[in-house]
Amino acid sequence: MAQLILNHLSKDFGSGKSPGNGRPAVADVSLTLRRQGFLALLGPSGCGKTTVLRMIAGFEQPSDGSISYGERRLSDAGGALPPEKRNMAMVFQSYALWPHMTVAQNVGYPLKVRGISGAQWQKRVGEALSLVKLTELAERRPAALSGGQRQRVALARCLVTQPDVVLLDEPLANLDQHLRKAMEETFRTFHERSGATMVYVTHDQAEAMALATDVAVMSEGRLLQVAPPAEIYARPEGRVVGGLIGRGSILRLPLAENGDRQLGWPVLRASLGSRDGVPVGPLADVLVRPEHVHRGTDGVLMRVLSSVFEGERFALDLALPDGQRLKAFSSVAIAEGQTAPFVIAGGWRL
Ligand SMILES: Nc1ncnc2c1ncn2[C@@H]1O[C@H](COP(=O)(O)OP(=O)(O)OP(=O)(O)O)[C@@H](O)[C@H]1O
Repeated sequence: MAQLILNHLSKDFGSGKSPGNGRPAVADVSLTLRRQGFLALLGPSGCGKTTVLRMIAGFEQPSDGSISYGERRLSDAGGALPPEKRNMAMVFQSYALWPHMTVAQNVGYPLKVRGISGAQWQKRVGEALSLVKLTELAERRPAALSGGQRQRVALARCLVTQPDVVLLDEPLANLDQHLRKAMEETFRTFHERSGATMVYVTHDQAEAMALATDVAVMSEGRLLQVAPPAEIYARPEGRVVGGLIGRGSILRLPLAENGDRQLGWPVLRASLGSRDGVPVGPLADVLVRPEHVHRGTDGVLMRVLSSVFEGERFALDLALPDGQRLKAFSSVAIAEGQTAPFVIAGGWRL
């Protein structure tokens, strides 16, 4: 299994059509996806995710840079291997199933196109259907399936050709929240069993974190950071990534320049205290996760602006003495309007 490599990849649709300020849709994106990795491409609408995916698939040609799979050059500004020669499969949010064909015929269609029939066809369609747990529904037509089942047919159809790379463009966008959770499990199994490298476009960060081996965050055509989920959660780079990944609050705190990025309570307490008087350093952005904020006698007094019961815990919105807002969790109810001492056990300088 080879690695998928994007090397200084850019796409400019031309000045007339480009998004704001004539900037390219994708600008200088470089990354190497580990073998059999599962990359989630995450970012706000219009940041260039789908354009990257379409360039990998071969539907768009880069304006600059290149895409390789192992030793094979797939695209560069000089030319591109056509999509059907890349051994990749793409799954869309619209599923794109043939309505007049049964589930088995839909799944087996790519094999038919490749001239595979008979026992070999039966075997491979059977295996693909079994993987997505659709064996029982093999003879149904798409109209008689639920949204989740249709998406599983689309997955089985892309699996049947044993692609090296599977590209997924918001495949769960049309499903309700409950079904999305169930489908995440299907995607995980699909990834493990198929051995394919997967690239998954989404703007749901929780979905990206739950599924991927690596998360890439894009903004305005640029790649801001790529890292495994736990790493990007603990050590995001900059305000955009810090604000997009997980829940948290970004505080502006006076801190000495060039200090540690991982901040403990003594440093945080000193910088919170210093806001009453003269700041000890320039203001820095500090990300605080709600699970790191808790009640403590040596804490700083904060006011509970709201307390919302979420089932397993309460989500608090706190006000710091200078008015900045901070999210926290609490296992017990705390009355709104109450003032109590809270400790910030850890923060991350963005
Ligand atoms: N064929 C095209 N011609 C001109 N501009 C395009 C074309 N395709 C995309 N764009 C522009 O490029 C930018 C990036 O689009 P893209 O679809 O890649 O974003 P995205 O991150 O996938 O967004 P979304 O999450 O909304 O699907 C957008 O501003 C879009 O308008």
